Amino acid sequence: MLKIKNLTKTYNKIDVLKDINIDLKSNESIAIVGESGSGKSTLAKLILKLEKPTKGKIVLDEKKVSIVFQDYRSSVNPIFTIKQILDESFWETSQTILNAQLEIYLKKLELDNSILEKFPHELSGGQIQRVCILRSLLSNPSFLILDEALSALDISTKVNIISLLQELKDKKGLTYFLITHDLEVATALCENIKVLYKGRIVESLKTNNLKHIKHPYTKELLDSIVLLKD
Ligand SMILES: Nc1ncnc2c1ncn2[C@@H]1O[C@H](COP(=O)(O)OP(=O)(O)OP(=O)(O)O)[C@@H](O)[C@H]1O
Repeated sequence: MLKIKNLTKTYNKIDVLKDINIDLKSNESIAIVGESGSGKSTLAKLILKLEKPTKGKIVLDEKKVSIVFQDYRSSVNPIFTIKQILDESFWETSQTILNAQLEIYLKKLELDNSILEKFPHELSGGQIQRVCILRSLLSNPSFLILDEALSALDISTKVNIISLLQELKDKKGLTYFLITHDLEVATALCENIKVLYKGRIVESLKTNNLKHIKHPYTKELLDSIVLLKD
Protein backbone atom coordinates (compact mmCIF):
# COMPACT_ATOMS: atom_id res chain seq x y z
CA MET A 1 0.00 0.00 0.00
CA LEU A 2 2.81 2.42 0.90
CA LYS A 3 6.40 1.88 -0.19
CA ILE A 4 9.13 4.30 0.74
CA LYS A 5 12.58 3.44 -0.55
CA ASN A 6 15.87 5.06 0.45
CA LEU A 7 14.19 8.40 1.04
CA THR A 8 16.35 11.39 1.95
CA LYS A 9 15.13 14.97 2.32
CA THR A 10 17.66 17.75 2.64
CA TYR A 11 16.93 21.36 3.62
CA ASN A 12 19.79 23.86 3.57
CA LYS A 13 22.37 21.05 3.27
CA ILE A 14 20.97 19.31 6.37
CA ASP A 15 19.48 15.84 6.03
CA VAL A 16 16.14 16.21 7.80
CA LEU A 17 15.25 12.65 6.75
CA LYS A 18 17.95 10.13 5.89
CA ASP A 19 17.61 6.80 4.14
CA ILE A 20 14.01 6.07 5.18
CA ASN A 21 12.52 2.72 4.18
CA ILE A 22 8.89 1.77 4.84
CA ASP A 23 6.91 -1.08 3.34
CA LEU A 24 3.33 -0.99 4.55
CA LYS A 25 0.92 -3.77 3.61
CA SER A 26 -2.76 -3.05 3.03
CA ASN A 27 -4.95 -3.10 6.14
CA GLU A 28 -1.97 -2.38 8.38
CA SER A 29 -1.53 0.95 10.08
CA ILE A 30 1.74 2.55 11.01
CA ALA A 31 2.85 5.04 13.64
CA ILE A 32 5.87 7.26 13.23
CA VAL A 33 7.01 8.11 16.71
CA GLY A 34 9.68 10.68 17.35
CA GLU A 35 10.68 13.74 19.28
CA SER A 36 10.15 17.31 18.09
CA GLY A 37 12.17 18.13 14.99
CA SER A 38 12.91 14.48 14.13
CA GLY A 39 11.31 14.90 10.67
CA LYS A 40 7.82 13.41 11.17
CA SER A 41 5.78 16.19 9.52
CA THR A 42 8.28 16.42 6.67
CA LEU A 43 7.63 12.73 5.99
CA ALA A 44 3.85 13.40 5.84
CA LYS A 45 4.39 16.30 3.41
CA LEU A 46 6.51 14.06 1.17
CA ILE A 47 3.84 11.33 1.15
CA LEU A 48 1.25 13.94 0.15
CA LYS A 49 3.62 15.22 -2.57
CA LEU A 50 3.62 18.69 -1.00
CA GLU A 51 7.41 18.36 -0.99
CA LYS A 52 9.76 16.48 -3.32
CA PRO A 53 12.29 13.90 -2.09
CA THR A 54 15.95 14.87 -2.44
CA LYS A 55 16.70 11.17 -3.01
CA GLY A 56 14.61 8.02 -3.06
CA LYS A 57 11.05 7.12 -3.95
CA ILE A 58 7.56 7.07 -2.43
CA VAL A 59 4.70 5.03 -3.87
CA LEU A 60 1.29 5.30 -2.24
CA ASP A 61 -1.18 2.88 -3.70
CA GLU A 62 -4.29 4.67 -2.41
CA LYS A 63 -6.45 7.34 -3.96
CA LYS A 64 -8.65 8.46 -1.09
CA VAL A 65 -6.01 10.06 1.10
CA SER A 66 -6.75 12.62 3.76
CA ILE A 67 -4.73 14.38 6.46
CA VAL A 68 -5.42 16.05 9.76
CA PHE A 69 -2.66 18.65 10.07
CA GLN A 70 -0.79 19.32 13.26
CA ASP A 71 -1.43 23.04 12.87
CA TYR A 72 -5.19 22.73 13.20
CA ARG A 73 -6.00 26.45 13.66
CA SER A 74 -4.45 27.45 10.35
CA SER A 75 -6.02 24.54 8.49
CA VAL A 76 -9.52 26.02 8.86
CA ASN A 77 -10.69 29.14 7.04
CA PRO A 78 -11.45 31.76 9.75
CA ILE A 79 -14.22 33.46 7.75
CA PHE A 80 -16.17 30.24 7.22
CA THR A 81 -18.63 28.75 9.69
CA ILE A 82 -17.93 25.18 10.84
CA LYS A 83 -20.77 24.00 8.58
CA GLN A 84 -19.10 25.68 5.57
CA ILE A 85 -15.74 24.19 6.56
CA LEU A 86 -17.29 20.73 6.71
CA ASP A 87 -18.98 21.23 3.32
CA GLU A 88 -15.48 21.07 1.83
CA SER A 89 -15.58 17.32 2.52
CA PHE A 90 -17.61 16.33 -0.51
CA TRP A 91 -15.96 13.65 -2.59
CA GLU A 92 -18.39 11.18 -3.91
CA THR A 93 -20.79 10.97 -1.00
CA SER A 94 -24.39 12.13 -1.40
CA GLN A 95 -25.73 14.93 0.84
CA THR A 96 -28.17 12.54 2.58
CA ILE A 97 -25.46 10.08 3.53
CA LEU A 98 -23.21 12.95 4.55
CA ASN A 99 -25.85 14.42 6.88
CA ALA A 100 -26.44 11.03 8.49
CA GLN A 101 -22.71 10.51 8.95
CA LEU A 102 -22.34 14.03 10.31
CA GLU A 103 -24.89 13.32 13.05
CA ILE A 104 -23.11 10.12 14.06
CA TYR A 105 -19.61 11.63 14.04
CA LEU A 106 -20.68 14.77 15.93
CA LYS A 107 -21.93 12.55 18.78
CA LYS A 108 -18.86 10.29 18.76
CA LEU A 109 -16.52 13.27 18.70
CA GLU A 110 -18.47 14.85 21.58
CA LEU A 111 -19.31 17.95 19.54
CA ASP A 112 -22.64 19.74 19.96
CA ASN A 113 -24.73 20.51 16.84
CA SER A 114 -24.65 24.21 17.80
CA ILE A 115 -20.97 24.46 16.75
CA LEU A 116 -22.04 24.18 13.09
CA GLU A 117 -23.17 27.82 13.00
CA LYS A 118 -20.07 29.07 14.84
CA PHE A 119 -16.79 30.42 13.47
CA PRO A 120 -13.39 28.86 14.32
CA HIS A 121 -12.44 31.71 16.69
CA GLU A 122 -15.47 30.85 18.85
CA LEU A 123 -14.19 27.28 19.42
CA SER A 124 -11.51 25.90 21.75
CA GLY A 125 -8.34 24.33 20.33
CA GLY A 126 -9.61 20.85 21.18
CA GLN A 127 -12.95 21.54 19.44
CA ILE A 128 -11.23 22.80 16.26
CA GLN A 129 -8.98 19.74 16.29
CA ARG A 130 -12.07 17.52 16.43
CA VAL A 131 -13.69 19.52 13.58
CA CYS A 132 -10.55 18.81 11.51
CA ILE A 133 -10.83 15.08 12.31
CA LEU A 134 -14.54 15.22 11.44
CA ARG A 135 -13.83 16.97 8.12
CA SER A 136 -11.35 14.24 7.18
CA LEU A 137 -13.68 11.42 8.21
CA LEU A 138 -16.58 12.91 6.19
CA SER A 139 -14.44 12.72 3.07
CA ASN A 140 -14.54 8.94 3.61
CA PRO A 141 -10.80 8.31 3.14
CA SER A 142 -9.15 4.92 2.92
CA PHE A 143 -5.74 6.24 4.05
CA LEU A 144 -5.69 8.85 6.79
CA ILE A 145 -2.59 10.72 7.93
CA LEU A 146 -3.00 11.97 11.49
CA ASP A 147 -0.23 14.45 12.31
CA GLU A 148 -0.37 14.95 16.11
CA ALA A 149 -4.12 15.06 15.54
CA LEU A 150 -5.09 14.30 19.15
CA SER A 151 -2.59 16.65 20.83
CA ALA A 152 -5.07 19.27 22.08
CA LEU A 153 -7.54 16.79 23.58
CA ASP A 154 -8.05 15.85 27.21
CA ILE A 155 -7.55 12.22 28.20
CA SER A 156 -11.20 11.13 28.24
CA THR A 157 -11.98 12.72 24.84
CA LYS A 158 -8.77 11.19 23.47
CA VAL A 159 -9.83 7.72 24.66
CA ASN A 160 -13.27 8.10 23.00
CA ILE A 161 -11.76 9.26 19.71
CA ILE A 162 -9.24 6.42 19.71
CA SER A 163 -12.14 4.00 20.09
CA LEU A 164 -13.96 5.69 17.14
CA LEU A 165 -10.81 5.42 15.02
CA GLN A 166 -10.40 1.76 16.00
CA GLU A 167 -14.02 1.10 15.02
CA LEU A 168 -13.49 2.73 11.58
CA LYS A 169 -10.37 0.66 11.10
CA ASP A 170 -12.21 -2.58 11.93
CA LYS A 171 -15.45 -1.85 10.06
CA LYS A 172 -14.31 0.24 7.07
CA GLY A 173 -10.72 -0.93 6.72
CA LEU A 174 -9.40 2.61 7.21
CA THR A 175 -5.59 2.68 7.35
CA TYR A 176 -3.75 5.17 9.55
CA PHE A 177 -0.40 6.82 9.10
CA LEU A 178 -0.10 8.20 12.59
CA ILE A 179 2.46 10.81 13.51
CA THR A 180 2.89 11.21 17.23
CA HIS A 181 5.27 11.40 20.14
CA ASP A 182 2.73 9.47 22.20
CA LEU A 183 3.66 5.78 22.16
CA GLU A 184 0.45 4.90 23.97
CA VAL A 185 -1.76 6.28 21.15
CA ALA A 186 0.55 4.59 18.64
CA THR A 187 0.15 1.15 20.23
CA ALA A 188 -3.64 1.60 20.50
CA LEU A 189 -4.15 2.23 16.77
CA CYS A 190 -1.27 0.75 14.79
CA GLU A 191 0.28 -2.65 14.14
CA ASN A 192 3.62 -1.13 13.15
CA ILE A 193 5.74 1.45 14.88
CA LYS A 194 8.79 3.19 13.45
CA VAL A 195 10.85 5.31 15.76
CA LEU A 196 12.33 8.34 14.08
CA TYR A 197 15.35 9.91 15.75
CA LYS A 198 17.23 12.80 14.18
CA GLY A 199 15.82 11.99 10.74
CA ARG A 200 16.61 8.27 10.81
CA ILE A 201 14.48 5.26 11.61
CA VAL A 202 16.27 3.79 14.60
CA GLU A 203 13.74 1.13 15.48
CA SER A 204 10.97 -0.81 13.71
CA LEU A 205 8.55 -2.61 15.98
CA LYS A 206 5.37 -4.64 15.90
CA THR A 207 2.89 -3.38 18.50
CA ASN A 208 2.19 -6.91 19.72
CA ASN A 209 5.85 -7.38 20.46
CA LEU A 210 7.43 -4.43 22.20
CA LYS A 211 9.89 -6.60 24.11
CA HIS A 212 12.61 -6.15 21.53
CA ILE A 213 13.08 -2.43 22.01
CA LYS A 214 16.74 -1.53 21.69
CA HIS A 215 17.10 2.21 21.20
CA PRO A 216 17.42 4.30 24.40
CA TYR A 217 14.95 6.89 23.08
CA THR A 218 12.23 4.21 22.61
CA LYS A 219 12.97 2.83 26.08
CA GLU A 220 12.46 6.32 27.49
CA LEU A 221 9.10 6.58 25.69
CA LEU A 222 7.99 3.20 26.99
CA ASP A 223 9.04 4.06 30.55
CA SER A 224 7.01 7.28 30.36
CA ILE A 225 3.84 5.22 29.64
CA VAL A 226 4.54 3.04 32.67
CA LEU A 227 5.05 6.17 34.79
CA LEU A 228 1.72 7.64 33.63
CA LYS A 229 -0.07 4.41 34.51
CA ASP A 230 1.53 4.16 37.99
N1 LIG B 1 10.40 23.91 4.50
C1 LIG B 1 11.45 23.77 5.32
N2 LIG B 1 12.61 24.42 5.11
C2 LIG B 1 13.68 24.27 5.91
N3 LIG B 1 13.70 23.45 6.99
C3 LIG B 1 12.58 22.76 7.28
C4 LIG B 1 11.40 22.88 6.46
N4 LIG B 1 10.44 22.06 6.97
C5 LIG B 1 10.99 21.48 8.06
N5 LIG B 1 12.27 21.90 8.24
C6 LIG B 1 13.18 21.45 9.31
O1 LIG B 1 13.18 20.05 9.30
C7 LIG B 1 13.30 19.53 10.62
C8 LIG B 1 12.18 18.53 10.88
O2 LIG B 1 10.95 19.23 10.91
P1 LIG B 1 9.55 18.47 11.08
O3 LIG B 1 8.48 19.50 11.12
O4 LIG B 1 9.46 17.42 10.04
O5 LIG B 1 9.75 17.79 12.50
P2 LIG B 1 8.68 17.04 13.43
O6 LIG B 1 9.30 15.77 13.86
O7 LIG B 1 7.36 16.97 12.74
O8 LIG B 1 8.61 18.05 14.66
P3 LIG B 1 7.37 18.42 15.62
O9 LIG B 1 7.02 17.20 16.42
O10 LIG B 1 7.92 19.54 16.48
O11 LIG B 1 6.28 18.89 14.72
C9 LIG B 1 13.28 20.73 11.57
O12 LIG B 1 14.59 21.03 11.94
C10 LIG B 1 12.69 21.83 10.71
O13 LIG B 1 13.18 23.09 11.08
